[in-house]
Amino acid sequence: MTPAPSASVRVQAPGKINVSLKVGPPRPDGYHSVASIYLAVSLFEEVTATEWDGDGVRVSLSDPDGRVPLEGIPQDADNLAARAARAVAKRAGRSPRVHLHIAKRVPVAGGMGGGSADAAAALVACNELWNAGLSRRELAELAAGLGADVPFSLMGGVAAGLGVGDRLTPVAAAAPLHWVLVPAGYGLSTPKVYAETDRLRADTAVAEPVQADPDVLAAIASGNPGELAGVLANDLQPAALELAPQLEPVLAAGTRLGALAGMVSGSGPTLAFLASDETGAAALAAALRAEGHGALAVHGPAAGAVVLPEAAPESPTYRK
Ligand SMILES: C[C@@](CO)(OP(=O)(O)O)[C@H](O)COP(=O)(O)OP(=O)(O)OC[C@H]1O[C@@H](n2ccc(N)nc2=O)[C@H](O)[C@@H]1O
Ligand SMILES: Nc1ncnc2c1ncn2[C@@H]1O[C@H](COP(=O)(O)OP(=O)(O)O)[C@@H](O)[C@H]1O
Repeated sequence: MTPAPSASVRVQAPGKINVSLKVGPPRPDGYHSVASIYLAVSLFEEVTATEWDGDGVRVSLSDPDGRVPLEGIPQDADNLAARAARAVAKRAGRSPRVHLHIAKRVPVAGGMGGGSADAAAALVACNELWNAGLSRRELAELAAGLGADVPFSLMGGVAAGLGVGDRLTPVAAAAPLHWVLVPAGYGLSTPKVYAETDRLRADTAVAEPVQADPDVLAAIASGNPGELAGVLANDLQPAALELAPQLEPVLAAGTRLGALAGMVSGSGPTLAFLASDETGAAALAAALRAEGHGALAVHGPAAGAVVLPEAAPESPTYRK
Protein backbone atom coordinates (compact mmCIF):
# COMPACT_ATOMS: atom_id res chain seq x y z
CA MET A 1 0.00 0.00 0.00
CA THR A 2 1.30 3.47 -0.80
CA PRO A 3 1.38 5.78 2.23
CA ALA A 4 -1.29 8.52 2.34
CA PRO A 5 0.17 11.86 1.20
CA SER A 6 0.68 14.26 4.09
CA ALA A 7 -1.86 17.06 4.34
CA SER A 8 -0.76 20.36 2.92
CA VAL A 9 -2.18 23.84 2.42
CA ARG A 10 -1.05 26.33 -0.23
CA VAL A 11 -1.55 30.07 0.32
CA GLN A 12 -0.64 33.09 -1.80
CA ALA A 13 -0.02 36.60 -0.48
CA PRO A 14 0.80 39.75 -2.46
CA GLY A 15 3.75 42.11 -2.61
CA LYS A 16 2.98 45.82 -2.30
CA ILE A 17 3.85 49.31 -3.48
CA ASN A 18 3.47 52.32 -1.16
CA VAL A 19 1.81 54.83 -3.48
CA SER A 20 2.18 57.37 -0.70
CA LEU A 21 4.54 57.16 2.27
CA LYS A 22 4.87 59.98 4.78
CA VAL A 23 7.46 59.31 7.47
CA GLY A 24 7.66 61.09 10.83
CA PRO A 25 10.70 61.73 13.04
CA PRO A 26 12.48 58.79 14.71
CA ARG A 27 10.73 57.42 17.80
CA PRO A 28 12.37 56.20 21.00
CA ASP A 29 11.45 52.58 20.09
CA GLY A 30 13.57 52.77 16.90
CA TYR A 31 10.52 52.96 14.63
CA HIS A 32 8.96 55.89 12.74
CA SER A 33 5.29 56.75 12.62
CA VAL A 34 4.08 56.69 9.04
CA ALA A 35 1.04 57.55 6.98
CA SER A 36 1.16 55.04 4.18
CA ILE A 37 -1.17 54.18 1.34
CA TYR A 38 -0.49 50.58 0.43
CA LEU A 39 -1.46 48.98 -2.87
CA ALA A 40 -1.22 45.19 -3.15
CA VAL A 41 -0.03 44.13 -6.61
CA SER A 42 -0.29 40.98 -8.69
CA LEU A 43 3.12 39.63 -7.76
CA PHE A 44 2.51 36.85 -5.27
CA GLU A 45 4.51 34.79 -2.83
CA GLU A 46 3.26 31.23 -2.39
CA VAL A 47 3.74 29.30 0.83
CA THR A 48 2.90 25.59 1.08
CA ALA A 49 2.58 24.26 4.63
CA THR A 50 2.90 20.49 4.98
CA GLU A 51 2.68 18.26 8.04
CA TRP A 52 6.13 17.24 9.14
CA ASP A 53 7.40 14.69 11.66
CA GLY A 54 10.63 16.52 12.49
CA ASP A 55 11.24 19.06 15.20
CA GLY A 56 10.05 22.65 14.81
CA VAL A 57 9.64 24.46 11.53
CA ARG A 58 11.52 23.44 8.38
CA VAL A 59 11.87 26.08 5.63
CA SER A 60 12.73 25.54 1.97
CA LEU A 61 12.78 28.07 -0.87
CA SER A 62 12.38 28.13 -4.61
CA ASP A 63 12.40 30.73 -7.35
CA PRO A 64 9.71 29.47 -9.76
CA ASP A 65 10.17 32.22 -12.36
CA GLY A 66 13.98 32.23 -12.24
CA ARG A 67 14.05 35.96 -11.39
CA VAL A 68 14.65 36.14 -7.64
CA PRO A 69 18.13 35.47 -6.23
CA LEU A 70 17.51 33.58 -2.97
CA GLU A 71 20.78 34.50 -1.20
CA GLY A 72 20.34 36.32 2.08
CA ILE A 73 17.04 34.71 2.97
CA PRO A 74 17.29 32.79 6.25
CA GLN A 75 16.27 29.13 5.91
CA ASP A 76 16.10 28.61 9.65
CA ALA A 77 14.01 29.78 12.58
CA ASP A 78 14.72 33.44 11.65
CA ASN A 79 12.73 33.25 8.44
CA LEU A 80 9.69 35.47 8.87
CA ALA A 81 7.41 32.65 7.72
CA ALA A 82 8.87 30.32 10.38
CA ARG A 83 8.27 33.01 13.01
CA ALA A 84 4.68 33.27 11.78
CA ALA A 85 4.20 29.49 12.10
CA ARG A 86 5.52 29.56 15.66
CA ALA A 87 3.18 32.45 16.52
CA VAL A 88 0.14 30.46 15.29
CA ALA A 89 1.29 27.31 17.14
CA LYS A 90 1.77 29.27 20.37
CA ARG A 91 -1.66 30.89 20.11
CA ALA A 92 -3.24 27.50 19.30
CA GLY A 93 -1.36 25.77 22.15
CA ARG A 94 0.34 23.16 19.96
CA SER A 95 3.80 22.30 18.73
CA PRO A 96 4.97 24.03 15.56
CA ARG A 97 5.82 20.97 13.44
CA VAL A 98 5.51 22.06 9.84
CA HIS A 99 7.46 22.23 6.61
CA LEU A 100 7.01 25.60 4.88
CA HIS A 101 7.99 25.78 1.25
CA ILE A 102 8.24 29.35 -0.04
CA ALA A 103 8.02 30.01 -3.77
CA LYS A 104 9.45 33.53 -4.12
CA ARG A 105 8.42 36.02 -6.79
CA VAL A 106 8.78 39.29 -4.86
CA PRO A 107 12.31 40.78 -4.96
CA VAL A 108 14.25 40.17 -1.73
CA ALA A 109 14.99 43.30 0.37
CA GLY A 110 13.35 45.15 -2.52
CA GLY A 111 10.90 47.43 -0.72
CA MET A 112 7.93 45.32 -1.78
CA GLY A 113 7.27 43.45 1.44
CA GLY A 114 8.16 39.94 0.19
CA GLY A 115 9.14 38.62 3.61
CA SER A 116 5.96 40.15 5.05
CA ALA A 117 3.93 38.35 2.37
CA ASP A 118 5.63 35.05 3.33
CA ALA A 119 4.69 35.68 6.96
CA ALA A 120 1.08 36.56 6.10
CA ALA A 121 0.78 33.45 3.90
CA ALA A 122 2.32 31.25 6.61
CA LEU A 123 -0.15 32.58 9.22
CA VAL A 124 -3.11 31.63 7.03
CA ALA A 125 -1.59 28.30 5.92
CA CYS A 126 -0.76 27.07 9.44
CA ASN A 127 -4.13 28.20 10.80
CA GLU A 128 -5.77 26.09 8.09
CA LEU A 129 -3.40 23.10 8.26
CA TRP A 130 -3.76 22.78 12.02
CA ASN A 131 -7.48 23.66 12.12
CA ALA A 132 -6.45 26.24 14.69
CA GLY A 133 -9.65 28.23 14.16
CA LEU A 134 -8.07 31.66 14.61
CA SER A 135 -10.22 34.49 13.24
CA ARG A 136 -8.91 36.93 10.66
CA ARG A 137 -8.74 39.50 13.48
CA GLU A 138 -6.57 37.18 15.61
CA LEU A 139 -4.30 36.52 12.63
CA ALA A 140 -4.00 40.30 12.11
CA GLU A 141 -2.90 40.67 15.75
CA LEU A 142 -0.22 38.02 15.27
CA ALA A 143 0.76 39.72 11.99
CA ALA A 144 1.39 43.05 13.74
CA GLY A 145 3.78 41.30 16.13
CA LEU A 146 5.84 40.00 13.20
CA GLY A 147 6.50 43.23 11.27
CA ALA A 148 5.00 46.57 10.31
CA ASP A 149 3.99 45.43 6.80
CA VAL A 150 2.63 41.96 7.64
CA PRO A 151 -0.94 43.05 8.49
CA PHE A 152 -1.30 44.70 5.08
CA SER A 153 -0.22 41.61 3.13
CA LEU A 154 -2.84 39.65 5.05
CA MET A 155 -5.51 42.21 4.08
CA GLY A 156 -4.47 43.12 0.52
CA GLY A 157 -6.36 45.55 -1.72
CA VAL A 158 -5.66 49.20 -0.96
CA ALA A 159 -5.34 50.48 2.60
CA ALA A 160 -4.25 53.53 4.53
CA GLY A 161 -1.77 52.56 7.26
CA LEU A 162 -1.01 54.64 10.36
CA GLY A 163 1.11 53.86 13.41
CA VAL A 164 4.11 51.96 12.08
CA GLY A 165 1.94 51.03 9.07
CA ASP A 166 -0.02 48.35 10.90
CA ARG A 167 -3.17 50.36 11.80
CA LEU A 168 -5.07 49.77 8.59
CA THR A 169 -8.19 51.21 7.04
CA PRO A 170 -9.32 49.63 3.77
CA VAL A 171 -9.75 52.00 0.82
CA ALA A 172 -11.98 51.42 -2.21
CA ALA A 173 -10.33 51.75 -5.63
CA ALA A 174 -12.46 52.69 -8.64
CA ALA A 175 -10.39 50.78 -11.20
CA PRO A 176 -7.30 48.60 -11.45
CA LEU A 177 -4.01 50.47 -11.75
CA HIS A 178 -1.28 49.21 -14.08
CA TRP A 179 2.39 49.40 -13.14
CA VAL A 180 5.76 48.27 -14.34
CA LEU A 181 8.21 47.07 -11.71
CA VAL A 182 11.94 47.20 -12.20
CA PRO A 183 13.64 45.06 -9.56
CA ALA A 184 17.31 45.73 -8.82
CA GLY A 185 19.84 42.91 -8.64
CA TYR A 186 20.64 43.90 -5.02
CA GLY A 187 18.71 44.81 -1.88
CA LEU A 188 18.54 47.81 0.46
CA SER A 189 18.21 47.36 4.21
CA THR A 190 14.98 48.91 5.49
CA PRO A 191 16.49 50.16 8.80
CA LYS A 192 19.40 51.73 6.88
CA VAL A 193 17.01 53.59 4.55
CA TYR A 194 15.03 54.92 7.53
CA ALA A 195 18.31 55.95 9.24
CA GLU A 196 19.53 57.69 6.06
CA THR A 197 16.19 59.52 5.86
CA ASP A 198 16.75 60.81 9.42
CA ARG A 199 20.28 61.88 8.49
CA LEU A 200 19.16 63.77 5.36
CA ARG A 201 16.44 65.55 7.34
CA ALA A 202 18.54 66.24 10.46
CA ASP A 203 18.22 70.02 10.01
CA THR A 204 14.54 70.02 9.06
CA ALA A 205 11.52 70.09 11.36
CA VAL A 206 9.64 66.89 10.53
CA ALA A 207 5.95 66.65 11.41
CA GLU A 208 4.26 63.53 12.79
CA PRO A 209 2.14 62.13 9.96
CA VAL A 210 -1.45 62.08 11.15
CA GLN A 211 -3.42 61.12 8.06
CA ALA A 212 -2.99 59.45 4.70
CA ASP A 213 -2.59 61.95 1.85
CA PRO A 214 -6.17 62.97 0.87
CA ASP A 215 -5.10 63.81 -2.71
CA VAL A 216 -3.81 60.26 -3.22
CA LEU A 217 -6.99 58.80 -1.70
CA ALA A 218 -9.07 60.99 -4.05
CA ALA A 219 -7.02 59.87 -7.08
CA ILE A 220 -7.48 56.21 -6.15
CA ALA A 221 -11.20 56.79 -5.65
CA SER A 222 -11.42 58.40 -9.10
CA GLY A 223 -9.49 55.55 -10.75
CA ASN A 224 -7.69 58.11 -12.92
CA PRO A 225 -3.99 57.15 -13.25
CA GLY A 226 -3.14 60.59 -14.67
CA GLU A 227 -4.41 62.20 -11.47
CA LEU A 228 -2.55 59.67 -9.30
CA ALA A 229 0.70 60.25 -11.21
CA GLY A 230 0.78 63.87 -10.03
CA VAL A 231 0.53 63.03 -6.32
CA LEU A 232 2.63 59.85 -5.82
CA ALA A 233 5.16 60.55 -3.05
CA ASN A 234 7.59 58.57 -0.93
CA ASP A 235 9.54 60.21 1.92
CA LEU A 236 12.05 57.30 1.82
CA GLN A 237 12.91 57.94 -1.84
CA PRO A 238 15.68 60.56 -1.33
CA ALA A 239 17.49 58.21 1.09
CA ALA A 240 17.09 55.19 -1.21
CA LEU A 241 18.54 57.25 -4.10
CA GLU A 242 21.38 58.49 -1.88
CA LEU A 243 22.26 54.88 -0.98
CA ALA A 244 21.74 53.58 -4.52
CA PRO A 245 22.41 56.49 -6.94
CA GLN A 246 22.50 54.03 -9.84
CA LEU A 247 18.67 54.05 -9.64
CA GLU A 248 18.49 57.65 -10.94
CA PRO A 249 19.08 56.86 -14.64
CA VAL A 250 16.61 53.97 -14.46
CA LEU A 251 13.94 56.28 -13.01
CA ALA A 252 14.66 58.73 -15.83
CA ALA A 253 14.47 55.95 -18.44
CA GLY A 254 11.00 54.89 -17.24
CA THR A 255 9.60 58.39 -17.63
CA ARG A 256 11.35 58.94 -20.97
CA LEU A 257 9.83 55.67 -22.23
CA GLY A 258 6.29 56.74 -21.41
CA ALA A 259 5.55 56.12 -17.72
CA LEU A 260 3.07 58.60 -16.23
CA ALA A 261 5.34 58.69 -13.17
CA GLY A 262 8.01 56.62 -11.48
CA MET A 263 8.92 56.10 -7.84
CA VAL A 264 10.95 54.00 -5.46
CA SER A 265 8.78 51.29 -3.90
CA GLY A 266 8.90 51.56 -0.08
CA SER A 267 12.52 51.50 1.07
CA GLY A 268 13.63 50.39 -2.41
CA PRO A 269 15.47 49.57 -4.51
CA THR A 270 12.61 48.23 -6.69
CA LEU A 271 11.23 51.00 -8.92
CA ALA A 272 7.53 51.25 -9.74
CA PHE A 273 6.29 53.04 -12.86
CA LEU A 274 2.64 53.97 -13.29
CA ALA A 275 1.14 53.36 -16.74
CA SER A 276 -2.12 54.65 -18.20
CA ASP A 277 -3.58 51.18 -18.81
CA GLU A 278 -2.71 47.52 -19.36
CA THR A 279 -1.51 48.07 -22.94
CA GLY A 280 0.63 51.00 -21.83
CA ALA A 281 2.19 48.89 -19.07
CA ALA A 282 3.01 46.04 -21.47
CA ALA A 283 4.59 48.51 -23.94
CA LEU A 284 6.59 50.24 -21.20
CA ALA A 285 7.84 46.90 -19.83
CA ALA A 286 8.93 45.87 -23.34
CA ALA A 287 10.70 49.20 -23.91
CA LEU A 288 12.53 48.99 -20.58
CA ARG A 289 13.56 45.39 -21.31
CA ALA A 290 14.85 46.48 -24.72
CA GLU A 291 17.17 48.89 -22.85
CA GLY A 292 18.41 46.04 -20.65
CA HIS A 293 16.29 46.56 -17.52
CA GLY A 294 14.42 43.68 -15.92
CA ALA A 295 10.80 44.86 -16.06
CA LEU A 296 7.54 43.27 -15.07
CA ALA A 297 3.99 44.52 -15.71
CA VAL A 298 1.65 44.09 -12.73
CA HIS A 299 -1.68 45.48 -11.60
CA GLY A 300 -3.37 46.26 -8.33
CA PRO A 301 -5.33 46.17 -6.11
CA ALA A 302 -4.71 42.44 -5.63
CA ALA A 303 -6.30 40.22 -2.99
CA GLY A 304 -4.63 39.61 0.38
CA ALA A 305 -3.53 36.21 1.70
CA VAL A 306 -5.84 33.44 0.41
CA VAL A 307 -5.83 29.65 0.39
CA LEU A 308 -5.32 28.25 -3.11
CA PRO A 309 -6.98 25.12 -4.41
CA GLU A 310 -4.88 21.99 -3.95
CA ALA A 311 -2.53 21.28 -6.83
CA ALA A 312 -4.38 19.04 -9.30
CA PRO A 313 -3.44 15.39 -8.71
CA GLU A 314 -2.08 13.41 -11.68
CA SER A 315 -5.25 12.77 -13.66
CA PRO A 316 -5.97 9.05 -13.90
CA THR A 317 -6.72 7.67 -17.35
CA TYR A 318 -10.00 5.82 -17.49
CA ARG A 319 -10.54 3.13 -20.12
CA LYS A 320 -13.78 1.40 -20.89
C1 LIG B 1 9.51 50.74 4.42
C2 LIG B 1 8.29 49.87 4.47
C3 LIG B 1 7.13 50.67 3.83
O1 LIG B 1 5.95 49.89 3.78
O2 LIG B 1 8.36 48.67 3.77
P1 LIG B 1 9.59 47.96 2.95
O3 LIG B 1 10.09 48.97 1.99
O4 LIG B 1 10.62 47.55 3.95
O5 LIG B 1 8.97 46.77 2.24
C4 LIG B 1 7.90 49.54 5.94
O6 LIG B 1 7.78 50.70 6.72
C5 LIG B 1 8.86 48.59 6.59
O7 LIG B 1 8.09 47.60 7.15
P2 LIG B 1 8.76 46.19 7.62
O8 LIG B 1 9.81 45.78 6.67
O9 LIG B 1 7.64 45.25 7.92
O10 LIG B 1 9.45 46.69 8.95
P3 LIG B 1 9.83 45.88 10.28
O11 LIG B 1 10.38 44.56 9.91
O12 LIG B 1 8.70 45.95 11.26
O13 LIG B 1 11.01 46.82 10.83
C6 LIG B 1 12.32 46.76 10.34
C7 LIG B 1 13.03 48.04 10.73
O14 LIG B 1 12.60 49.13 9.87
C8 LIG B 1 12.50 50.33 10.59
N1 LIG B 1 11.10 50.80 10.57
C9 LIG B 1 10.10 50.02 10.09
C10 LIG B 1 8.81 50.50 10.03
C11 LIG B 1 8.56 51.80 10.50
N2 LIG B 1 7.31 52.31 10.48
N3 LIG B 1 9.55 52.57 10.98
C12 LIG B 1 10.83 52.10 11.00
O15 LIG B 1 11.75 52.81 11.43
C13 LIG B 1 12.98 50.03 12.00
O16 LIG B 1 14.37 50.30 12.02
C14 LIG B 1 12.73 48.53 12.13
O17 LIG B 1 13.58 47.93 13.10
N1 LIG C 1 10.71 34.91 4.08
C1 LIG C 1 11.61 35.88 3.87
N2 LIG C 1 11.78 36.39 2.66
C2 LIG C 1 12.66 37.40 2.43
N3 LIG C 1 13.45 37.93 3.37
C3 LIG C 1 13.32 37.46 4.61
C4 LIG C 1 12.40 36.43 4.92
N4 LIG C 1 12.49 36.18 6.22
C5 LIG C 1 13.42 37.03 6.70
N5 LIG C 1 13.93 37.80 5.74
C6 LIG C 1 14.96 38.88 5.93
O1 LIG C 1 14.30 40.15 5.78
C7 LIG C 1 15.03 41.03 4.89
C8 LIG C 1 14.09 41.95 4.11
O2 LIG C 1 13.03 41.23 3.57
P1 LIG C 1 12.05 41.63 2.39
O3 LIG C 1 10.67 41.50 2.94
O4 LIG C 1 12.37 40.82 1.21
O5 LIG C 1 12.36 43.14 2.01
P2 LIG C 1 11.68 44.54 2.26
O6 LIG C 1 11.64 44.74 3.78
O7 LIG C 1 12.57 45.51 1.57
O8 LIG C 1 10.32 44.53 1.68
C9 LIG C 1 15.80 40.07 3.98
O9 LIG C 1 16.97 40.67 3.52
C10 LIG C 1 16.08 38.87 4.88
O10 LIG C 1 17.29 39.04 5.59
